[in-house]
Amino acid sequence: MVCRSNHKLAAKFRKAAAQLPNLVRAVFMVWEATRGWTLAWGLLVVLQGLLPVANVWLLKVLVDGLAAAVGSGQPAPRFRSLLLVIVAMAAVTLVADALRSLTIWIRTAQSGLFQDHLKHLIQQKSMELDLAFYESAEFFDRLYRAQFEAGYRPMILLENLGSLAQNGITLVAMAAVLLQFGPWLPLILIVSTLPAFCVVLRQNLREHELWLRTTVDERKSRYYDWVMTSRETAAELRVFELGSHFSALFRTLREALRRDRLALTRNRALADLGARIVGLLITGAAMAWMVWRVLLGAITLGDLALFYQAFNQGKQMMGGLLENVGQIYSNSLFLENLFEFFRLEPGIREPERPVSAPAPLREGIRFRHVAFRYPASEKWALGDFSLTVPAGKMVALVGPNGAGKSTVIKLLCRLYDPEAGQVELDGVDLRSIPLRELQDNITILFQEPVKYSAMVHENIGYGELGKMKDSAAVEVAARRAGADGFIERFPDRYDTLLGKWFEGGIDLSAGEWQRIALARAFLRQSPILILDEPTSSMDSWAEADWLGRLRGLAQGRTAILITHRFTTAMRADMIHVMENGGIVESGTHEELLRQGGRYAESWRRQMRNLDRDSTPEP
Ligand SMILES: Nc1ncnc2c1ncn2[C@@H]1O[C@H](COP(=O)(O)OP(=O)(O)OP(=O)(O)O)[C@@H](O)[C@H]1O
Repeated sequence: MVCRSNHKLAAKFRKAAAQLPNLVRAVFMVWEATRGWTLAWGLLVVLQGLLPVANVWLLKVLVDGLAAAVGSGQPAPRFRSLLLVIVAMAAVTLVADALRSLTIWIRTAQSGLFQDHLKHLIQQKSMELDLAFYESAEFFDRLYRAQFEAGYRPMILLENLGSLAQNGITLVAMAAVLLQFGPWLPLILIVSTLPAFCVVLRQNLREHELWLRTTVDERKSRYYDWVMTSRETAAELRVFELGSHFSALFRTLREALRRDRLALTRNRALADLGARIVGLLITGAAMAWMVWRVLLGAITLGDLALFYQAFNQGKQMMGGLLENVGQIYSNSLFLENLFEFFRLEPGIREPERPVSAPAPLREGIRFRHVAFRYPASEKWALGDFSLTVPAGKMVALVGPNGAGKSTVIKLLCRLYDPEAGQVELDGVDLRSIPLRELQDNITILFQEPVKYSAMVHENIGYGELGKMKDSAAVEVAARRAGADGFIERFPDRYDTLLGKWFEGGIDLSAGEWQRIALARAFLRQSPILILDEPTSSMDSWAEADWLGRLRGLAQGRTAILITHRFTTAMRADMIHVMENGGIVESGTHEELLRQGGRYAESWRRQMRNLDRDSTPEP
């Protein structure tokens, strides 16, 4: 039994020791970001560690002086020197208070600086990681842990280290004071606090285990909270009466989380109490022994006061010290999750021997026998896929939902790399071109473009940051995208705030947002243009207007157009029909109609629907 508990304790200590590298790394991180503040704070820690000893020593001088004065029979002449000791004690207390206030100020500055630095690091890492990470719930669990829990831990850790150093300094000084009454007193001090230490270690480990176990549920409850309170879901939630359903899910989850946490806190309180009782018994015994020695005349009353203060404070320090060690341990466990996040490496790698992107494109874009599956998916999104987009031409990809059209452009932008085959620009594999250079060559209008809560000119300017302040270029882009009409009607025209995130923002219809995104695409002058369902949110009038602009946008560029509308696709130089991750038909609009295959069949169906829609109701 003893052997087993020893074994367990040794395992706990081994696990604690394994956290040391995290500790060093965290301290280094804080140091790197806040050198001056950390130095000032370190100095204060040392000073504050020494001050309590000065006060204990002054108390002994006071009590001994008092005893001597009373014993001499002429206490009055000694009053001045005793008064001096009292003034010194007050001064030490005052300095301690001033240092405490100074520490709060320094800590606030240091912690603010570090928090922002850490946020920056987490954001940089998130943006550096490729899209594949954003496909996995595990990544979001890690991100959540890094953002919401582990993120503030390095500062707490430093705080713990500071307290550890401060308590350590005081403790060593107090132990030195106690040594004069016998070498075993400092030893008793240590032994009396050991049970509390074990409690702290065990509880911190359990707390971390609980945290890891409940991250998924915590995230789930945040999600339910978001569903119940966000703008995106507000309308549907009301119409379908989903509020009470999500509210019940949320409450059930929170109740389980609360129950787990409460059980942990109850266990900790009980274990704490046990450890305190043991400590108290040991202290009581030591005190009784010292009182016995005063009665025997072996030590003075001042010695007893000194012992009482030193032992009590020493015990407090020791308790604090061990608590600090426990907290440091706990925080290093949490930090493991932060560093685990920082260790993530993007799967899309920069080329070892970079080759410049061909400019201008002479041959075009080529997919050669490409095969691709999304991360954690068994199904091939593209299988042995080959496609040529000749330079300066516009190629349309059409096909049913899930055929693989958007996947083609994700591979072209190198948001993912294929599992087999290659994608080339003028025969150069995309993987050989520096990522930034490749993406600078591409303008893309996504199926669901981002609606930035920013001003109109910023929303358009995000297409080419360098041109954001060039109002003439922004306005030309808006005009070419057909967005100028509604922008001109806004009171602040191009300085109008869009979106509902911030006060005064104006929301747009889906079609208007799409035109803003289109203007963004017009602003960016890149040789490759990709349009993924550019007219999906437009009515047939707007589409007809926009199609007139399409040629202008694609002029002199190599373009890929993805669309479900054949009236849009027919403008392309070549149309490829995709199905199940491959191309099943190719040709111009007329050629495909003549072939009488899937394209011709779908074209006829779309035309029939258009006729029906435009025939007035009887
Ligand atoms: N992020 C993803 N993770 C796993 N599978 C995906 C992911 N995105 C797409 N797929 C799958 O890959 C296949 C191709 O999808 P893709 O989005 O390329 O189709 P699409 O032709 O663009 O469809 P749509 O016309 O509906 O936009 C589909 O079977 C789809 O379910």
